[in-house]
Amino acid sequence: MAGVDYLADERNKAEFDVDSMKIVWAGSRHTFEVADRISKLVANDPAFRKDDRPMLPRKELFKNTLRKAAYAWKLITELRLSEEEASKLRFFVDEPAYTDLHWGMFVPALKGQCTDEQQSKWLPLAYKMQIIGCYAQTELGHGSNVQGLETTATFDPQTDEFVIHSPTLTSSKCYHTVEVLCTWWPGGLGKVSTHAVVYARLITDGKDHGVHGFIVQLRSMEDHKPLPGITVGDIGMKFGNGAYNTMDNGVLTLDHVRIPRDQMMMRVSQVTREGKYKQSDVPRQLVYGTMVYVRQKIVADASCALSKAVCIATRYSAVRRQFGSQNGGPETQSAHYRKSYTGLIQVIDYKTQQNRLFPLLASAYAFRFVGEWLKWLYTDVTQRLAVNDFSTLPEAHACTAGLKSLTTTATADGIEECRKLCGGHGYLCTSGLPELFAVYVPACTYEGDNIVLLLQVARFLMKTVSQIGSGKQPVGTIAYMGRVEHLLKSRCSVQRAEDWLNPSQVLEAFEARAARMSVSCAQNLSKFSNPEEGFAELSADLVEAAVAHCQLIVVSKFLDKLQQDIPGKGVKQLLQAVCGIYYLSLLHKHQGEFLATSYITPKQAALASDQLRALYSKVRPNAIALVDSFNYTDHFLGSILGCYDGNVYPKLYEAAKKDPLNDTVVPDGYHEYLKPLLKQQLHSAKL
Ligand SMILES: CCCCCCCCCCCCCCCCCCCCCCC/C=C/C(=O)SCCNC(=O)CCNC(=O)[C@H](O)C(C)(C)COP(=O)(O)OP(=O)(O)OC[C@H]1O[C@@H](n2cnc3c(N)ncnc32)[C@H](O)[C@@H]1OP(=O)(O)O
Ligand SMILES: Cc1cc2nc3c(=O)[nH]c(=O)nc-3n(C[C@H](O)[C@H](O)[C@H](O)COP(=O)(O)OP(=O)(O)OC[C@H]3O[C@@H](n4cnc5c(N)ncnc54)[C@H](O)[C@@H]3O)c2cc1C
Repeated sequence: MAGVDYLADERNKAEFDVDSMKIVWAGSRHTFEVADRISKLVANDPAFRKDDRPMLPRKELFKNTLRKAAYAWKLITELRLSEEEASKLRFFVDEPAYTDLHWGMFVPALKGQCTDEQQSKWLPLAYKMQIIGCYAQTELGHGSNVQGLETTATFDPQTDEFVIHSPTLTSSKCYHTVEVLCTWWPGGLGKVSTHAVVYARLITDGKDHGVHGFIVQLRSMEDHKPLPGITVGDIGMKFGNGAYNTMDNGVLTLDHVRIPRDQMMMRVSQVTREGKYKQSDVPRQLVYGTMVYVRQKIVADASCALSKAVCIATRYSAVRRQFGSQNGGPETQSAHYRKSYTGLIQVIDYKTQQNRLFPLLASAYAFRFVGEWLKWLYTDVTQRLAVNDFSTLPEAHACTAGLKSLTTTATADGIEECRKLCGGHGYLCTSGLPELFAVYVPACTYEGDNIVLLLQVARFLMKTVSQIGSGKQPVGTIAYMGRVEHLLKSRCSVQRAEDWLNPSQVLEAFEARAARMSVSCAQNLSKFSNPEEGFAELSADLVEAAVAHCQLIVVSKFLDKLQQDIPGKGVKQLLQAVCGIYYLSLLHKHQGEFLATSYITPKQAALASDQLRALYSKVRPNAIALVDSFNYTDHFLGSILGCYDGNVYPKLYEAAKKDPLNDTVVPDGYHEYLKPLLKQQLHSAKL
């Protein structure tokens, strides 16, 4: 049966040009070509095999990751891959490793927070991987509350050094009941990193200046042993088999570790030889700059993880058949399936399946486009910062924090929904979905807990509302607040289901809902004499207002994308339908908020649902082509259920045969534990 494409009929139904859609998904023809080439390079190289991951014991799993990373680095240098190609290589290798933290956080922290002089010393070493770094911020007792970190960096003017120290119960600064308040979680710290960017409270002359970043060498460059005063190790197994256990998340205690003064990262503030603390003209918040960078990356990554799950669930939903008549099937079925599954219904044709699957497919596209936009926003703010224009930093922080929260929550939930959409087989490791979920779900926590980040967005929104009428015109993603009077009064004008396809109508609906929710929170807040108390009391409502604002951003960026010239037969039309599914499914899910704020009527909500169903029918024949447009190799998908040719069942059978438990017909342990048991039963039965 080799070579048969069981999804060929599905592919033939497509009403748009898949090759053009692949370019839209990739972002440009160039990006598509790079991704296509590198994905094949990885897929065809047995060194990057990953199907054994869920079965490997931790030590072997980790060593394997070290091997892959070293091999990847060899390829990168030998093939002289560009930065873009190297990061695609990392993406398609699809395995979390210490290199993520080195390139994704350590290097960006050096770039963003070091002076030019410091960069010229550290960056060349980091670029050549002659040192390997991690980002050591979170402590056992403090993650979200960065200002609460307790590790100290005390300047010693005698030696021109900082003394870095993790507090213990004996420390007067320790407010906790655990014995050691160490650094806890940093990826790459446990077993690999030679250096870390450590965040600690800066103390000069007895004065606490708050949290600052320091470059600390952890391990000897000779034998990799921890340096004096440093205790370091792995924090232990994490959720899932394989999954994030390829990463050595670490624990670190620093016992009066001395570093030279020039290893404080001094772009934002400096300590002079005399021990004087000085602040540059740049805002203090730049100390948090690395997090803004990574949050932006995480948003781009969400569409990748969600699209992977959706590709698996969509292909499998077209392969899987349940119920239906036994007397003849639709003409569109392939010869193979006509023979073996005559008349059975593909589960993708169940409206309930479409109602769960298609909004996720639409979200994958929506997150792709908002990720592209966020990258642009990040580049823009970086260019402004370089010329000391800090005006857009608060918006960049709110957008990266809010969209990180929105997209990772939806993606983690979406992956789990895809597992359920695949029925029982989705629970098998060979479906790829359990590992994908286990690797992905901590994204809801790392780089800022998703609720904590939404509260940051809410603060930004409340600040914006409080400034309405002050003459300060809101701009960018918050510009709609400048039309708040209109948005509070206006009413939806939809009369027929098709009116919900009108972009300006849709935009106004999402703007009105977001503005009304924010204004309502602000009004309730104003009833409290203590604003912080009010903020805490109303935080659940504030989080909902923040979500409404973030959903508006995603919808508006998708609509903006559709304003562009999009070449390729039928591509734009399909994307319009996909976009419609995205916003109408949100409208349906959050109907209560749209109705409660009185922008829409129950009749208009019902018309939105009618239009949503019509769009499901439009997308259904294109579903397989829409997931083919992601251009994922079978290696990258790592899923039998999602394989390109749809030949699921023989592959499942073959994979089961290869499970180590099936190495022997009679299991190990039979003689020790089963035979005596069975014998005993036989004996007692005889009695
Ligand atoms: C085997 C394969 C091998 C392949 C090999 C190939 C090799 C080469 C390949 C190269 C490819 C590279 C690939 C790179 C991949 C990159 C991927 C990245 C990987 C990501 C992994 C992530 C791991 C996780 C890391 C972490 O989790 S790090 C720790 C993160 N911690 C947090 O996020 C903590 C959350 N808390 C906070 O952010 C803050 O404390 C807070 C926002 C909650 C603060 O709240 P608070 O109100 O207390 O604030 P402050 O008083 O401190 O400040 C108030 C004002 O400051 C503003 N503010 C806050 N934050 C920011 C900010 N970030 N920016 C700007 N402004 C900010 C507030 O808004 C306040 O402003 P106001 O005063 O005007 O109101
Ligand atoms: C896989 C993984 C990798 C990581 N890698 C790194 C790394 O490389 N470097 C690093 O420094 N750190 C790393 N971290 C740590 C990570 O950044 C923190 O775990 C994260 O910031 C959340 O902080 P926390 O653990 O203190 O959660 P907590 O803040 O303790 O959250 C617990 C609960 O309290 C709630 N909560 C907390 N504060 C508030 C509030 N103000 N209002 C309302 N609710 C609140 C949260 O919503 C959550 O439900 C990693 C974590 C994980 C899971």
